[in-house]
Amino acid sequence: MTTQNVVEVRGLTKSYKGFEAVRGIDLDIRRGETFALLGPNGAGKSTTIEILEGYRARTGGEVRVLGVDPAHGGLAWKARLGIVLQSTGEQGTATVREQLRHFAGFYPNPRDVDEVIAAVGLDEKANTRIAKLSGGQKRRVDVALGIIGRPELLFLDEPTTGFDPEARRQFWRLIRQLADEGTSILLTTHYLDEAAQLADRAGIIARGELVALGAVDELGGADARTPIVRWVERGVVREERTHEPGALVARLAAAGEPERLEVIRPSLEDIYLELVGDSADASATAEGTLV
Ligand SMILES: Nc1ncnc2c1ncn2[C@@H]1O[C@H](COP(=O)(O)OP(=O)(O)OP(=O)(O)O)[C@@H](O)[C@H]1O
Repeated sequence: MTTQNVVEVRGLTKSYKGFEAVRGIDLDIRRGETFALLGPNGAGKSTTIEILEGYRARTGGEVRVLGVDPAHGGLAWKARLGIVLQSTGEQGTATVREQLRHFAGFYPNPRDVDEVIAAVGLDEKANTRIAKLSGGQKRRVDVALGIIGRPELLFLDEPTTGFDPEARRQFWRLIRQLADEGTSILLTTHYLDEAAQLADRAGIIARGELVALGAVDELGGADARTPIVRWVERGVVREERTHEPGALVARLAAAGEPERLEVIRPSLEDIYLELVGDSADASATAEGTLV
């Protein structure tokens, strides 16, 4: 374990009664970075993240989180982590402020309760019982509970599911602020724009294997990012991929104004779909099954 890495995973496997949900993942997360773990439903993201959090036992491989094997992480280790599970659905009769005060008491150096309430946009609901909050508001309480202990490493498993668009943007600002303060963050999300906005690096898991790993703006390689020029010629849609879209547009325009001309730069979502599709195809061939 090097001090630059808050997470080190080597050859991680997890089987559920013979079903291999995670099949040999290698992964490092550097101190201070925001890392997004992406992949389709059932790919193995939550399984991996829950093993890192110490909530799930692994079948094989080596794991270190903040230098500790999560299978043997004690209370002092847990206090250095912030955890937002996929669904906690905070209930209870406590108010938002009471619940946060209660949890703040578990940590040696917690954040200020009212600052956290403001940061997740719940000022007006601070004295409301959690059971009376909307789904998205309860999710904000989950996030608040995850950061109240001033964690070194924050796990966010699909944190913004159920957030309205404005709340999502407010959450992004909060995560950037935490990252600026030096918090290392491991995020899973199905919103590719969220990963593109927040993460420094990302890994894509498909069928329990890491199929891509790299800086968010380099994932999939340069070819996957080649711009597409699309236009309509005599009623037929034409498209060409080129690293010099300007030159192509100029050539087309020389012959008259092209109809419905657009230059498209593949988004992280386009690249993700290509990578996940490729891996599903490869796996279908290997297993002789259709997906
Ligand atoms: N407790 C369990 N017992 C048996 N199988 C499980 C268990 N938990 C997860 N699995 C299976 O392991 C695979 C990976 O599940 P996991 O929850 O890690 O996926 P995920 O990538 O987090 O998916 P999602 O995006 O839907 O949250 C799935 O096929 C799931 O059915």
